[in-house]
Amino acid sequence: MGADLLSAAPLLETRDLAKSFRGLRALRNHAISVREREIVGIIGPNGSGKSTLFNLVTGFLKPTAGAVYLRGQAVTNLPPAQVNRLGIARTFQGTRLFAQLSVLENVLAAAQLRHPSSLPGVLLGLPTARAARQAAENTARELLALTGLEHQANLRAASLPYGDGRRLEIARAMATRPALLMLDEPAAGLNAGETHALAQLIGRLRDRYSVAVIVIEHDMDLVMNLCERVQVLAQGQVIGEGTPAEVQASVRVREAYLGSDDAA
Ligand SMILES: Nc1ncnc2c1ncn2[C@@H]1O[C@H](COP(=O)(O)OP(=O)(O)OP(=O)(O)O)[C@@H](O)[C@H]1O
Repeated sequence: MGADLLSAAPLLETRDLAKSFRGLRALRNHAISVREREIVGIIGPNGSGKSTLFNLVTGFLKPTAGAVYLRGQAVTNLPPAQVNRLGIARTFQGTRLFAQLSVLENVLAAAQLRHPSSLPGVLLGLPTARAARQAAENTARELLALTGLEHQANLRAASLPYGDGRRLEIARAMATRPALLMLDEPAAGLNAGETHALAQLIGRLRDRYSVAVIVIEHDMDLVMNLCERVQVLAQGQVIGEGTPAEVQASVRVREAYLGSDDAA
């Protein structure tokens, strides 16, 4: 019975989640339920609480109230590394790569979190350590191929063009083999062609790894083409949720967001 209840639980759920910064209510009464393999968009004007929501779910911020559940298990207040180990990976608005490491090493470092090998094992050349290292490298190389970065594997991350760096961030997040990938404005700074390719990449990752994706995005074409469901925030509150078509048709959403300059 307990196991049935757990397996019926959504992949991610927030309940009554809230965060205030010295009296400023950045997020309140937040609730969302995301299924396995679902691609969900979070949209809203600047300052509406989108990044705060990501920081709360991934452990970078502690909520003022409310709870976050992953497959029915409370992950509220856990540190980011533990949330990641339990299956949630994220990217940030700006790139946060290891600039001096190679492209492959960036992804490998993340993959090794998933396939850890003890230092004594590595130093002694134990077979288990070699197997873990090999598994991590296989994961890393597969992700570089999927993200179209295999030919840049040995370049320093710092030398990558901007768009490639953004894809490397995604490869690195995926290397921890999450059940949920959270992308914070992945199309920011990309041109139309790169944005189109990004949407295809996110779809491929979902198909290949059965990962669910939550994406914060201002690029409406990306949101409308990619997302199966969209939640709209304004001033820290959910003001709409539905299919992209439903959200686009909502008068309340249009007034709060789509008609504003932010949607341009
Ligand atoms: N660490 C912080 N300390 C104080 N205030 C903060 C902090 N982080 C966010 N805020 C405030 O909380 C509100 C929500 O910010 P948040 O970054 O979540 O919005 P957003 O929807 O992600 O905006 P954007 O689209 O500009 O990234 C804003 O008023 C912001 O100034």
